[in-house]
Amino acid sequence: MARERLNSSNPAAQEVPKAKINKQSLNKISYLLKYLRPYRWKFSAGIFFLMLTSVAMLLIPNQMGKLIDAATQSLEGGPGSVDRIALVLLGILVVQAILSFFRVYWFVEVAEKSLAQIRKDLYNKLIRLPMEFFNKNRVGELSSRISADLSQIQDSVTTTLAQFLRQLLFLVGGIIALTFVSGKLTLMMLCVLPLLVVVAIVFGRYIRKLSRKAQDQLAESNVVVEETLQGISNVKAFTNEPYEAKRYAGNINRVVSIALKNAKFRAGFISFISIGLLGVILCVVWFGSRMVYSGEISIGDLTKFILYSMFVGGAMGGFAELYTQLQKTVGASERVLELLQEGHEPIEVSLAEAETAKAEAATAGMRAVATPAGVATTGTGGATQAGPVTAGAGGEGHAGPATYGTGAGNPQAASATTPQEKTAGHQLRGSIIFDQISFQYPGRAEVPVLRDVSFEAGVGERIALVGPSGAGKSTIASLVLRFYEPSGGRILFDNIPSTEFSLSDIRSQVAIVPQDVLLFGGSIMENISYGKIGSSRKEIEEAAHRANAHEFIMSFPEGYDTVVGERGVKLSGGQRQRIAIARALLKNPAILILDEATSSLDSESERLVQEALEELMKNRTSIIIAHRLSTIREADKIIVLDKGKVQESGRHQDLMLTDGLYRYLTGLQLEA
Ligand SMILES: Nc1ncnc2c1ncn2[C@@H]1O[C@H](COP(=O)(O)OP(=O)(O)OP(=O)(O)O)[C@@H](O)[C@H]1O
Repeated sequence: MARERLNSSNPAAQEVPKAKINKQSLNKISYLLKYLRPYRWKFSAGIFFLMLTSVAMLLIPNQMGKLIDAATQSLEGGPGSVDRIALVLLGILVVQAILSFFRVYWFVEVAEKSLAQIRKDLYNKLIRLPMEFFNKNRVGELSSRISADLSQIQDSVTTTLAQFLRQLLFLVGGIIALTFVSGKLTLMMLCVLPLLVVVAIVFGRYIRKLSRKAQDQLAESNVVVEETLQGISNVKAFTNEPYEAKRYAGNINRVVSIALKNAKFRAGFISFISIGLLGVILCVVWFGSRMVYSGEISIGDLTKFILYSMFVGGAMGGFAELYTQLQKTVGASERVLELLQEGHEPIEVSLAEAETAKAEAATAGMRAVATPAGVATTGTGGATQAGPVTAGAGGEGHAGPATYGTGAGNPQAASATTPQEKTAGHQLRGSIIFDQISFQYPGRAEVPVLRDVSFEAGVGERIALVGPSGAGKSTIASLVLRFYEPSGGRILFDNIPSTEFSLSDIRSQVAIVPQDVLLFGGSIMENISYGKIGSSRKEIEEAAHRANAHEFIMSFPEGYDTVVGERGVKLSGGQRQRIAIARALLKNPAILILDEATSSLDSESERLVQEALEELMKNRTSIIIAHRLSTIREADKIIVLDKGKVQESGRHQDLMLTDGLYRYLTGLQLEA
């Protein structure tokens, strides 16, 4: 059945899997109904209007029958009664149209607003999920899954539910009306029609399955085209054109054979429909005509009967598709709920909130008091659900399930609040101690990544981490940022165990300049101010100056307002690095993590980046993940890692004196 799309949902990019509808699943999704609560009156009014319009529709065949009877039997009223009935019919149509307008508008309004809130909550949840979640789930898949699931839910609120109720009314009302017209005819029709509808549904499903198979096969053949064209040089170099041509032909032949099988069933289906369903109607008309002939019913009654039969038949046929849609909606809702209930990191739900808190604290002469773990985001009924991270809009007085995800399953969220309250407002000086840290990623618990790693970084020191690929350098950076908690040992900031700080308090004082700088699709100005949301143009320009970025930014016609990323100017690696450095300068962190880019820049660009980095590292503790050992000769301490263990540590000169891994790696790089 072609389903109308009334809302802003995208055509589901992905087929939404079905789920069983049972008490348990319905119980679960009733949670989502909370999102409808603020609009319950409009929604109820919509349902009421839907019922009224359905009843109005059911009245139409009755009036049509009356109209025909009035015309054929020249009732007492003469032509006047015909006009009167026609007027009533017109009245029904007008009322029906007005009610439908409000019904459709309200349903769409309720769906758009409640779905907007689900989207905001889901997004707020997603950005606060622990890193482990993103290791387990592919981001691309996740976002298309969510968009398909939300579209499915939105369609259900606007369309499926309405159709389901309307069909139900048509079925019940239609059968009652049929019985009133003629019990005998109704009985005859009901003996055959349901059977035919069931056969048609089963037939239809089988055909759909075959079409899907043909589509899959076609998609497979497209993969062959894609693969070969992308790797065309390989195909040519191996003179494998005949092989590829044969592979493609095989695929296409399979598509044709499935499509032909499908065509056989489709043709059979169409014959069945014309013989079966139209046959029933024909029989009813024939039998009915005989009843008219014998005076048992009037022509008007027969017309009514045929029209009501169409209502009933249509409703029966539609239920199967509607049921499938409801199953999909249940599945979609379950998945959305699962996400909403995932345990998350105890970070403020909206930046607006966090910023206000910080500003208030700053004016009070102290740093923002960190929200106690697990409390900031939970609230009791939406007080903290200020909407999107960027604005705090929403403002619908949403009473949605702000109580979700109290951090269950997330050890960070469950930790005690008192020590964090004590450290709240602590301005880090920047000393870091790794005390016998061992760690394995939660997703690969059997593989130790760090073993007994201990080192110290004094305030303002430069610590370089070196070692072969996979040694655990980036993992150490992740632990400093508390993306994960160590499985053994302690990390101390300013001699205070890391767990005594809130996540936001640590992360707001640590900056990272990554290898691959990700710029958002906004302006350069916005990209730099990401380091400190709300900073002034002057601050941003100053940071850009210090990061050696001002000059190249001003070389663009639109200067700081130049849009970067896919739809804007494409920046070089060195330019991106300098933007990231400006961002970090603006943040002014106590601790800096520098993941040195592996790909080398040209010497001028390298000089500019290096200068900017020197500026950035001034007066703060820096942890440098070094790939090119020549850049870290001046480091206060070099930690040499191998297979998750500290092999040696010291200054460059000392390490070069011993015949260890560092000297070996340096030698290798010099040779290269
Ligand atoms: N998210 C993850 N889940 C599971 N294992 C991981 C994850 N990230 C890294 N690892 C593993 O942890 C080990 C250390 O990785 P890490 O990225 O810290 O190494 P590295 O020294 O930074 O390497 P490189 O110089 O290549 O970046 C590797 O064996 C890696 O496969």
